Amino acid sequence: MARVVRLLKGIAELTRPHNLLVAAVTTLIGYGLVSKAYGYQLIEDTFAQAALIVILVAAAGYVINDYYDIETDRVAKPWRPLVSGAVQPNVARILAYILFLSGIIASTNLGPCVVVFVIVNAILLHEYSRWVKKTGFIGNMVVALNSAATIIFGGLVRSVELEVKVPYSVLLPAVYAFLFVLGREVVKGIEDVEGDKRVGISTVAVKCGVVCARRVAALLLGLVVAISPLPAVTGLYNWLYVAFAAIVDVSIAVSLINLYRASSYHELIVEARRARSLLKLGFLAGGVAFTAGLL
Ligand SMILES: CC(C)=CCC/C(C)=C/CC/C(C)=C/CC/C(C)=C/COC[C@H](O)COP(=O)(O)O
Ligand SMILES: CC(C)=CCC/C(C)=C/CC/C(C)=C/CC/C(C)=C/COP(=O)(O)OP(=O)(O)O
Ligand SMILES: [Mg+2]
Repeated sequence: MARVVRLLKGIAELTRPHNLLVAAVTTLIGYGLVSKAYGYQLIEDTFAQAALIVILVAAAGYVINDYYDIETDRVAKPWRPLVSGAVQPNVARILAYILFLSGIIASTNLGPCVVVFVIVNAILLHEYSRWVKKTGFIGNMVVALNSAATIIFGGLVRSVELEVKVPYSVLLPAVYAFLFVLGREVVKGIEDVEGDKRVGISTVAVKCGVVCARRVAALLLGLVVAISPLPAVTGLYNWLYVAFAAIVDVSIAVSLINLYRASSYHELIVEARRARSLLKLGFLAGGVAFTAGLL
């Protein structure tokens, strides 16, 4: 019984449920934007289907990531379920493919455009973990693209349902998501620099050093803060956007201040670990900003 509980706990941990919640919220960004653009109720039944598809594909992406990362995680993250032995690697791999397939099958009644969109993102996610991640910054951009795709996907599903064109306005939050996730991936590269060096992942931190990576992350995240007021002036978003966008800005500002306060290599790696969690909170606040801001 204890082994079964440990296995189920390990499987749940592999899917990173906290990230899945954020991904569902960001799917609503695009879905809600299309609803509002054409004067419909913000959320209707098809949102649950869109969110389910994103959750299945994202969960598959996280599970297959741990499968391919097992050797690097043995060094940097020994608590991960595959390294600790809670879940066997072949079980994880089969689970990932079941999740990918389930996400694709769940989209088949939404038309060819949606199915192709899901398949492309599923392939991108799988190939990221299999080899693209090793390219470093290109891998970071694939993660950022996949993340921003959740917003476009939500808008696509709602547009197909309403038989309308996807408005260009869904690109606005997608750009913010892309920059924010990309900046955080560079910060993660600082945290993982020792393990990445060992296995030959040429992140910004490995290629040009942790101080240079801090500068690149500051540029990307600083840009998100600089452009964060823009959606409020477009008239599309209300004061709730401003309130939650302020939380995003604070999460980025505090992370960058702490990163720049670090006075040694080791301290910078420790601060990057802290920033990784704080910026994840920023993801959630950002997702809420672009959805509650539509109400
Ligand atoms: C100014 C403002 C309001 C900005 C908001 C920007 C925005 C909408 C951010 C949301 C980002 C997003 C699309 C998140 C959903 C999916 C997700 C959790 C992506 C990141 O996952 C990859 C990451 O490597 C996993 O995190 P971890 O497990 O800690 O490595
Ligand atoms: C749009 C559709 C249909 C699906 C999108 C699928 C989603 C929501 C993807 C978002 C999640 C995402 C971008 C995952 C990227 C791959 C990934 C697991 C990144 C984290 O892995 P590492 O780079 O190894 O870092 P850690 O494992 O240390 O967190
Ligand atoms: Mg990993």
